[in-house]
Amino acid sequence: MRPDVDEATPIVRVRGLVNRFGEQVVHDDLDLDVRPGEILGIVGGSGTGKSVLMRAILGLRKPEAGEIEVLGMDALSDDPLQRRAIERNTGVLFQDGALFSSLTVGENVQVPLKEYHGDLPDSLRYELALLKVKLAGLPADALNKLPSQLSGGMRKRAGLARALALDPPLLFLDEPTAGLDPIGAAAFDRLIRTLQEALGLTVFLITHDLDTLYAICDRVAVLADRKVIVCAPLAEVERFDHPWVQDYFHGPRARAARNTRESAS
Ligand SMILES: Nc1ncnc2c1ncn2[C@@H]1O[C@H](COP(=O)(O)OP(=O)(O)OP(=O)(O)O)[C@@H](O)[C@H]1O
Repeated sequence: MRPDVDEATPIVRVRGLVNRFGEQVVHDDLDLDVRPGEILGIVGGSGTGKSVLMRAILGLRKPEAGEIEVLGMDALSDDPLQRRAIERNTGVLFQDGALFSSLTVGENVQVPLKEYHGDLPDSLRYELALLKVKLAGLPADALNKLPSQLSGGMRKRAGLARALALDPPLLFLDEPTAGLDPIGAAAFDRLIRTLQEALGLTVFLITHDLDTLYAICDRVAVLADRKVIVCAPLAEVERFDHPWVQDYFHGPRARAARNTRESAS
């Protein structure tokens, strides 16, 4: 059962987050809200802690301090039922797809279905896996292929199909277009937007890809100086007075991404 979340409640709420590795402080008193139904882009220089933030929200890393709520539940709770409820309601696409290499795409997509719906007949699980594979824009015959038999873009789509296996309301994507050619990346962006609209998803999207930010993000959170320094629609973020923001959003690549968006609209 999905937990109740009203429109006013953030889907993810992070307060006072501290993450440290030995002497290195990655996050210090970081706050962030992810709102229902938005695609929130997370950007920041290399090593600013985007992946560590995602791992903390997913409960894969215990922060040194702070509060994290996901879908109204305490993400830092040790209660296994709470952990399972969060896991059941979140889909994750890791940077490398994180597929099991010895399983076919169909078997990979069925892994979460087996874990959470072990009582389903095999034929229904197969049908569900097929549906998700098609939803992710893969041909039906991809179902029986091993990840090594797919292109990088197809592997991302297979990872997405698995992330969507349980119809989660919340999707985490870690650099989904990294390593894709520009046409493949634009197609993947469109797929994310289409799925987000059709399924009413909330999306937490880590990216370095300016085209992705301009094409599909409703708001953008910038990580710098161990915090989220600004979290707002792009037009507002572009005006934010911080050296990294100014370099990133006013360089030639940003201009090109803006022009692409303007010519598309
Ligand atoms: N398990 C770990 N042990 C020690 N240090 C770590 C660990 N995981 C991450 N770090 C450090 O935390 C910092 C933030 O890492 P993180 O991977 O979140 O950065 P990022 O913003 O996602 O970077 P990139 O854009 O390059 O992927 C880095 O300096 C990294 O070396």
